[in-house]
Amino acid sequence: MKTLEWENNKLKLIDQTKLPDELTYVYCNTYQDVIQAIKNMTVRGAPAIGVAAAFGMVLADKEGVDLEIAAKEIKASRPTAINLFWAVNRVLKSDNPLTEAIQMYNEDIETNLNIGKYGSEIIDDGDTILTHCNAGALACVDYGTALGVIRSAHNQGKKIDVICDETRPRGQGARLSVWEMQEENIPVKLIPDVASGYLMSQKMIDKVVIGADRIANGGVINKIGSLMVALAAKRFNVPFYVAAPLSTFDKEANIFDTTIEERDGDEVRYYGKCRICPKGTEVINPAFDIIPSDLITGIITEEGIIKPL
Ligand SMILES: CSC[C@H]1O[C@H](OP(=O)(O)O)[C@H](O)[C@@H]1O
Repeated sequence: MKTLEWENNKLKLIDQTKLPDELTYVYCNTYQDVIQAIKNMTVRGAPAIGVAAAFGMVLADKEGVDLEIAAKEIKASRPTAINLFWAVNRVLKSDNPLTEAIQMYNEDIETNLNIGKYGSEIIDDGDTILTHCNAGALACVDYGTALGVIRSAHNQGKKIDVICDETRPRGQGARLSVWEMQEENIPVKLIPDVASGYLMSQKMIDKVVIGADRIANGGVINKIGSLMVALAAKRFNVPFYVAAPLSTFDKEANIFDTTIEERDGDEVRYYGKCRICPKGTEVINPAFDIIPSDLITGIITEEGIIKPL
């Protein structure tokens, strides 16, 4: 199951807004279709957004759109995950957008398998692993980063239990990570976001492994709520790992200078179609938070496990 595929000169995406109830696909015929799919989170997850954006540039090229203009519009679709900018710039610099996009597609799978290989070395038989949001195959072309580590450990025969928190407000943990684990018969339980600290206080979590959207000097940006998990892990001495490809690193920048995406307040006002607060309630809805380096045990990359920047 690939999260995205280039098929008959179209970009075919799993519609992640419909999971876990329906496995359906969206076909992007234009680069504007790709921009919409990134904005509305039909496709989401830093590596998946990057490769989708690369194929968006391919569609723009086929439409005869000036690639500098297309690049600017695609980069504006979501401001935080660095893979989006890295991928668009790679296509801009290439001689052949389609060849470059296909190369990134294949690289992502290889990268995730290597992240899984190195990451599984820190997973012990019998571990209970907490993960936040979805850094799985659905956040990438396939296999996943944080869930790739879990897949590799499972495939090596290690007996592991996975705990996914729901990851309000978009529910990537409940809707996507639980689905991925169940699809592969990896033992998984779902908890409310607010329960992770308690489970750690009760020694019910052996390690935390999450993904990342941007890594730079000072720390890591990941889905909102990651900081709370990291603080609880520090307090209860639970090893806290980030799994991410080197394309997520921005070595030139300070992590605290990054734009944190603010999303529509209705994502918080509603749970599905049910409004959970008085009409017109004001909302603050940052989509990511920043985990300072001192809370991170190690960063698992395709070249090995490194210390935070
Ligand atoms: C493997 S990167 C996945 C990363 O992206 C997610 O954000 P979103 O679902 O809003 O795209 C989340 O931060 C994951 O850790």
